[in-house]
Amino acid sequence: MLDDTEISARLAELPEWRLSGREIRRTVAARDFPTAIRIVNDVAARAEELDHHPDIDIRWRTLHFALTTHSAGGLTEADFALAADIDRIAADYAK
Ligand SMILES: C[C@H](O)[C@H](O)[C@H]1CNC2=NC(N)=NC(=O)C2=N1
Repeated sequence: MLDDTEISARLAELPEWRLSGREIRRTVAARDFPTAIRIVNDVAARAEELDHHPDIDIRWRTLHFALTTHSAGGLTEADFALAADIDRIAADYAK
């Protein structure tokens, strides 16, 4: 599990993400509902590759992602790696 200093350093490189308790969270506003679902599908595929899975709340075209490492009871490198991938996927669909 990462300590507070390590978490702050990684969050500084991921400006879309906010710390909330033992999770990091971000919102993605897709252009429409089908695009939101494509983003979810791409994130799901990446999560399977990494064997690390986000909590996802789908509200029409707005997605809320929350990342934590359940087995560690807090944030680990795996959360920040997946966060960076979610940012790349969201950016691809914003073009
Ligand atoms: C067996 C498998 O590796 C574990 O259940 C994985 C799967 N995906 C996971 N995802 C997340 N976010 N936290 C975990 O602890 C976790 N554990």
